[in-house]
Amino acid sequence: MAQSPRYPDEIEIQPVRAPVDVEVAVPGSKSDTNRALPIAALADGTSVIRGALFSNDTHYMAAALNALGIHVTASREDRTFTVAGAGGSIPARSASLVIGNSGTTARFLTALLALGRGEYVLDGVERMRQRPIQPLLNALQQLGVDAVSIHGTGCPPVRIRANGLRGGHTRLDGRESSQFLSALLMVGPCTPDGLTIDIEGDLVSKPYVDLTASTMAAFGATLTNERYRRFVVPGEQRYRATEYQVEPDASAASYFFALAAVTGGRVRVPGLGSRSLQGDLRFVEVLERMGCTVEMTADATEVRGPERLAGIDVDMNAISDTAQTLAAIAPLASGPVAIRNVAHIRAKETDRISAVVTELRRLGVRVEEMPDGLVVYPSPVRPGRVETYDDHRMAMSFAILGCATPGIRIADPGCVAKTFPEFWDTLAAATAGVR
Ligand SMILES: O=C(O)C1=C[C@@H](OP(=O)(O)O)[C@@H](O)[C@H](O)C1
Ligand SMILES: C=C(OP(=O)(O)O)C(=O)O
Repeated sequence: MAQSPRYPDEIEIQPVRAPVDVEVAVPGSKSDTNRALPIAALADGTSVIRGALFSNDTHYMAAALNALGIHVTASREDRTFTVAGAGGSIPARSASLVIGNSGTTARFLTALLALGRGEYVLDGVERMRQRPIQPLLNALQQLGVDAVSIHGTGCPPVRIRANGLRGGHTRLDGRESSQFLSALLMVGPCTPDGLTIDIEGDLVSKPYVDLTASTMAAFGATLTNERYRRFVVPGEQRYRATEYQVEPDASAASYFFALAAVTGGRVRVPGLGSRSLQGDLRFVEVLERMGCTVEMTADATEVRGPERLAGIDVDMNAISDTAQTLAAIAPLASGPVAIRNVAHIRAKETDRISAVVTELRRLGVRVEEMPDGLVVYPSPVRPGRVETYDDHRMAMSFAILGCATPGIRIADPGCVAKTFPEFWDTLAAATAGVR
């Protein structure tokens, strides 16, 4: 799907003249929407998914399910998807699925297709052809599925010749992505024998697995998690159709919490609070350690920025989609900001460590690159154009830096359409009174 044509080649960010003091509504969670859709597709009966994200990533998921013969209807104005579940089977006997650069769609559907009977191909954009999927294919092969990387690259395109999935025991390498595990967990209830999955290596991005278990539970399926080393999903469970409410997206909220942090202002995000299972909400704890004041109720979170942010040394393995949010505002801190244990973000929309380092250096910032992270030193930030590498999080993160320092221009602003098509309007509204 093309990015929004109404965006120019670049956007210049106007710095704010005073601290922001706003409530910001962010769109539905990508992770929640892209779990609820395939689970609803496997349920008995018709589910309604409310508060859903409408963006490129969820479009690819919904369109692919439709191509598989599962009826998904979308009402963008109501932010609702209605899904006629196929009761654990895949109606289509063949399909060629287009998944853009949506990691969740690629990984979740690869496992889901193993439940089918027929031959399926799944392919994405150039960058998706560089993003790993072999650990998931290996795990499926151990379960007897003919699932291969067509060009032998360990990446899409993927071909699955499926003849139903009995279940059983498999091993999965957890070091590159948690999405492989989430993908297997979601199909487990629909197998006759269930799944026992032993994790090899340290599992990254663990909170996303808890989110998977919670969405599965909302549709009536259970699993056990043995210290993130072994997962057991009983077979012959039926997902029950349900009315499912998607939470606001915690990763999207991180940009506005960072806006409060860099302007010394206040941002409140409703709908996201201590009840949330989204790991990225813990980004506010990082900001708290840097001097922000955080107030969290059961369903709202408020961040107040300090006079000046302090430096920090932080392991962001569990919340790595917010690593760029932190890296982009890091030059404004009074001490070094070290972000560690995020080697896996080199395999996302772009090599995110390398991209952040390159773009911060372009703005005159002193940065050290490490194999698994970076250290940003307090630096004056000079005006310049920030390249975004077709990575929505590059654009959104550096836009927040641009709210605090003059002359930041963001290349290809339309790339935000992957998860937050309304980002620029939301940012304009949040800063309207103080430009
Ligand atoms: O399961 C999910 O919804 C996601 C898991 C994370 O990926 P990894 O597990 O590959 O780190 C995250 O970066 C991605 O945006 C969404
Ligand atoms: C890594 C991301 O997405 P995905 O892996 O789902 O493509 C992201 O949204 O930052």
